[in-house]
Amino acid sequence: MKFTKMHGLGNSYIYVDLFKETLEEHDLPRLAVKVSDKNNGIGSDGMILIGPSDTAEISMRVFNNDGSEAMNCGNGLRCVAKFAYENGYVNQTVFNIQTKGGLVEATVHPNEQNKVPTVTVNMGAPRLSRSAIPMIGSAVDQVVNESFDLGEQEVRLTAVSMGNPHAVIFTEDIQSVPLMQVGPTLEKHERFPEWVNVEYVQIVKEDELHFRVWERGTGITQACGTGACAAVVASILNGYSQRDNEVTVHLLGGDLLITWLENGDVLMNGAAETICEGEWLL
Ligand SMILES: N[C@@H](CCC[C@H](N)C(=O)O)C(=O)O
Repeated sequence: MKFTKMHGLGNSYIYVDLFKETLEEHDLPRLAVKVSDKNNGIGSDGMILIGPSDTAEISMRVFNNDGSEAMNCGNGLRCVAKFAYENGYVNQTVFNIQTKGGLVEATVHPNEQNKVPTVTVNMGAPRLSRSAIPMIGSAVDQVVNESFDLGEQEVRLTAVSMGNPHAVIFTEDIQSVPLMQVGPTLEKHERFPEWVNVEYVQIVKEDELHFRVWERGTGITQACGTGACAAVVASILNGYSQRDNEVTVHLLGGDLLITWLENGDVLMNGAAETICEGEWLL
């Protein structure tokens, strides 16, 4: 199986081109686990399949490195857009990508003045109702700065779905957050029936945030595109940032530029890079 390893700010996936490769559906979770293994495989945060689509120019499916399938992946979308553009699967710079979570519009900004090319993705509108996350709890519909009892400690979280679920916790000091403890506990907490991605966010100023993530199905990663979008939406819901203003999110692997537009859509701009190509012995 030929593969391309790509990353968005260090959030790396093994990309398989289904225009050329044929894989068995029942094998996909197991294959994602195997290729992602850093000791016995290629090493990545998961596997992404790029293929044809009935409703868009191209489609993508995302598997976390535990084999679970995700509805969406922001960093993956930018890499898929770059791959589709550079491999001639699209002949324009603006096109649609079909994901399990719906259609998104991607705009490729080809290499200008030897800079790393970037991609802008319109991630659509966040879903904010408790049932859309989904999260079990009180009758209050939106989960904004809500107290959450974790047994030994209490956290306050804001829940946002960007097609996939996110729990955002604000902190005064991003360097000292207990991500290794709170991440896995919240991820699989019984009040999140589909599990949840967990983000800590520190506000620097209204248009600048620091961000750390524990990804559902993967653990700590260098970056999470949907998580950065959820962080900015949560920041606006909590009154720290403003609609229509571009916010720079500093992730471990680099920066993303996120805007929650007045029309409801969330725009994400950032880099997409190819690491290597190779052949996996099935
Ligand atoms: N890294 C991604 C998100 C990947 C899926 C996530 N772990 C989930 O299960 O929802 C991103 O860049 O958005």
